[in-house]
Amino acid sequence: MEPIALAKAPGGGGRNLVLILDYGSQYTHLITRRIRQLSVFSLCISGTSSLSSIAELKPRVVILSGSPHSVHADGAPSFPDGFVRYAEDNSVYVLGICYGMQLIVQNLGGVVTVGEKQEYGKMEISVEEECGLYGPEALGGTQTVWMSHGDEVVKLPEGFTVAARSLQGSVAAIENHARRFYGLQYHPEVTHSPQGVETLRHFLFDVCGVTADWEMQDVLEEEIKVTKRMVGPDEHVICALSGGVDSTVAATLVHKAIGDRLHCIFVDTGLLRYKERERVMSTFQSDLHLPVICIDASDQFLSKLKGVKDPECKRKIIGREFISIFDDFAQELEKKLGKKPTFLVQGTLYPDVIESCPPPGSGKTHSHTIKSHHNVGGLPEDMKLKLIEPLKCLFKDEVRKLGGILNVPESFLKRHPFPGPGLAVRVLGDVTEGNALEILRQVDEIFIQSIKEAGLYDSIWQAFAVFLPVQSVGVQGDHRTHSHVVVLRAITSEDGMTADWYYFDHKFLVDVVRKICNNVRGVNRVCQDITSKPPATVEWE
Ligand SMILES: Nc1ncnc2c1ncn2[C@@H]1O[C@H](COP(=O)(O)OP(=O)(O)OP(=O)(O)O)[C@@H](O)[C@H]1O
Ligand SMILES: O=c1[nH]c(=O)c2[nH+]cn([C@@H]3O[C@H](COP(=O)(O)O)[C@@H](O)[C@H]3O)c2[nH]1
Ligand SMILES: NC(=O)CC[C@H](N)C(=O)O
Ligand SMILES: [Mg+2]
Repeated sequence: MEPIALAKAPGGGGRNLVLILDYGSQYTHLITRRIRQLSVFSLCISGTSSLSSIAELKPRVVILSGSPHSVHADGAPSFPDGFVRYAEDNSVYVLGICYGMQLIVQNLGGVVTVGEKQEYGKMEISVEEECGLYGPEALGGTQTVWMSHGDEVVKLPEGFTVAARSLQGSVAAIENHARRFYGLQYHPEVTHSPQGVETLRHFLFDVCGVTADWEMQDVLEEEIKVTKRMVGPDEHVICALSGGVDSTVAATLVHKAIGDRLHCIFVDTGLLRYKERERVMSTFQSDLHLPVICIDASDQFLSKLKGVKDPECKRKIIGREFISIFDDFAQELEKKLGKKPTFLVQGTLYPDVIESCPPPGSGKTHSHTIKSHHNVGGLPEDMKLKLIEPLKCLFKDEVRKLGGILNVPESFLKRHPFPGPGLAVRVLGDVTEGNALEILRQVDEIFIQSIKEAGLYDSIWQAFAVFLPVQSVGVQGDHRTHSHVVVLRAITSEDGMTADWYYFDHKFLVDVVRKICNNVRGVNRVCQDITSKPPATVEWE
């Protein structure tokens, strides 16, 4: 992770930054989200970051996350040497969550052992009559929390007191006000801890004295300033526009900063959906008023993909072709402007950054080792264009809010995500075989239009169809058919990192399957994908 680049983030550094040190818990990014929802700027970096990179960010509060590791195991990750001294010398407040609390206890002279019983799931805790970690309304009461641990604290370090216990008697929360160290054995960040957000709110505002000053308007102003500073007064910038939320918001923001020195390019890869090129270009012109050039590169993409079946090979080919088109575009512009563009705008989001930098030994895999997302990590090392990524610190819902402030039309902001490799990751195997792409376009269009007509589009995070390179036997109009199988996939999600499948009612499914089989030649069987992520991913390749 890049603490230095992120320190320049809007609101980054100083009085109100809450810095999360990530030890690999599956919930770490939720802590960041909950704190941002309280209008406080929060960043997450690797739990094993150096002391200097932590200090450079000047956090007011440091939260140590949970972890799949045990503090007893060899090589278990921990904060850097000198961290406790640094925190005390600089009046930094430290909150350990689960593993983070166990780290505090072990490092400050207490004892953590392997518990006789593990505690997983919902538990009741009782809050002490007097303690600082909880607000007045919680004192002396009980609350339901979400536990997920096997180790337990059996002896507190000197100067610490118990702030809450589980009903079985184990330590659920600790504090040492004088030294500004606190710990929660449970996870306040998950919705199964109903008072968790209130506990975080009380801790941040009433205990640590943080103020709620992180607003999207400030992010916008800061990012415009940063972009102006980065791009010299006569330099030109390219932006690859897909018609999706991220690149549209990024382009609108950069256009506000540098005006018509921004040159947008939309690539028809031949892998787009039904009438997508016409629809995207006409909404760009009518609603966005951004200068956009459309390049038809469908032959180039499809000829390179001919005969290629392996999903990773397909993705790599597509990533390479995109960059070669951007390079050609830069050269074309040089002829016209007498100056080569020096920057490329990308709509990279914060989850891309988080997923690209897992803490060592966390067991998390780099997202592009699962699949190579064409815009992250897939960029050539010798790339000449410098990157501008104004959304690098934001989650998708935050980008949608920012787009709202920039008056980006709802039609863009509410669009479901569509991956850069397009239908190539939805036609399994060779995309050029038969008329797979055409069949998929028709099925996808019927599915999406039916979702829109049923008023379900905004409740679904992403929906699409998949073409399988298998044929099954059917009977249509008394004829035997041997035709293709297609799959419908619709998911709910917060940020695409995890997902659940969407439950359609019976009538919707009956209607949509009938429409597909009656209207799309070459399809006689429709399935629905009801797998969550994990274990599946959203796209099929
Ligand atoms: N057809 C395309 N033409 C030009 N650039 C593209 C195209 N498809 C993708 N890109 C580039 O790749 C980046 C990543 O694509 P991605 O799909 O993650 O983001 P998006 O399209 O902006 O938003 P969304 O996730 O909502 O679809 C885009 O921000 C854009 O810069
Ligand atoms: O621009 C993109 N380039 C890609 O290569 C890519 N692969 C997946 N996706 C989108 O990312 C989200 C998560 O998808 P997966 O669970 O399939 O990884 C989903 O929203 C996917 O549509 C991509 N977007
Ligand atoms: N969720 C956690 O942080 C768990 C910490 C540690 N692995 C335990 O089982 O106690
Ligand atoms: Mg997209």
